[in-house]
Amino acid sequence: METLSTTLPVRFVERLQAIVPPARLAETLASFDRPKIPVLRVNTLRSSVMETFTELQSQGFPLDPLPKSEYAASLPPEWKRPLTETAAFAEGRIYLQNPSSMLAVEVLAPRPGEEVLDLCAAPGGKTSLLAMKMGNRGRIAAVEPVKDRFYRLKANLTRLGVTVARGYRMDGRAVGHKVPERFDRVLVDAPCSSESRFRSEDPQSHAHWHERKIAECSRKQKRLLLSAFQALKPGGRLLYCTCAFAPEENEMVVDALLLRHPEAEIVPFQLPGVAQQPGLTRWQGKTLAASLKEALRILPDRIYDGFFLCLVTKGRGVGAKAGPARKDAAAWPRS
Ligand SMILES: C[S@@+](CC[C@H](N)C(=O)[O-])C[C@H]1O[C@@H](n2cnc3c(N)ncnc32)[C@H](O)[C@@H]1O
Repeated sequence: METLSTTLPVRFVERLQAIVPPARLAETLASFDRPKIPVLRVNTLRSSVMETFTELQSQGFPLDPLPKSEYAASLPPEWKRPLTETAAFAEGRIYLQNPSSMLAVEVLAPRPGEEVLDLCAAPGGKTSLLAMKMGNRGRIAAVEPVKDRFYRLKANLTRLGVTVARGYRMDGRAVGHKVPERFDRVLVDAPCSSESRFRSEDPQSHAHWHERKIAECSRKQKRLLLSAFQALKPGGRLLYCTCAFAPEENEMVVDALLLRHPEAEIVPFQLPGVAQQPGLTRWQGKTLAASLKEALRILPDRIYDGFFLCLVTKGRGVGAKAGPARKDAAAWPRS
């Protein structure tokens, strides 16, 4: 095992060594030791990218447009002056967001006029980017069960000028059977062990990490993904993502869906310009679906959080076992 300066749990590091390709291990481990470079995106529901970049630059923020992004920019690594104190932030013209999160929405690629389900929505970073990509046209059902997070989600959506989303305070696991086959696009940004957010200098960030916790997350994630898949229209697109490295929270969750629903198919996609590895097809002696190599793991660096992304579709006419919609489905948005 490599010598580490970090305070990360030894077992966590051992697992990483089994997950990340050897050539990327040092960079991955270093990513826990260094603060992330701050990244903002312009919210085009409130202003143009050029206008807001120019305004912030005139206020002394040395923005560096993010390669391959039409709306994001980074600041120098050690930049201290907070963007949260600017008028652009208060007026919802910018949102601070890690670019891996932005890529999740880009991969799901919602279109104006579609019906979209965001199953784990708070604080709303991805909901608001979904709305931005949709030009505030269509419908987004944004689900979040945790009370204070639900109100934070609502406040963020208001600040960011999102008019296309409606919040539902409920458990995502109960959504699928209420509104089977309703949505064109579904995002499951699942609650997870948040392993890519661990920081070596902040022992609190990983104080509760344990393999038991991973198993707990995995059980919940499998039920959330089943619910999400049930809510997906045949031919629709579902993106499952987490900021965990644990295969139990990623490939194994999708594998459980594929086993249960033969009509679920992984859709290949490409993300040029980010360090990445294909999804794993084997973990701790267990062989997983070969198609999981079409999932993608973003490997962390100074800018990007580690992320797992898997795009799924529901085969048409295969007869998903969705069942009839319940009576209380009427409360859900209709197109
Ligand atoms: C990774 S965070 C989502 C971040 C959000 N998508 C964003 O981009 O701003 C996961 C969220 O899932 C919520 N959550 C936890 N249990 C849930 C459940 N049973 N159903 C739906 N959401 C749940 C958590 O409270 C948390 O807000």
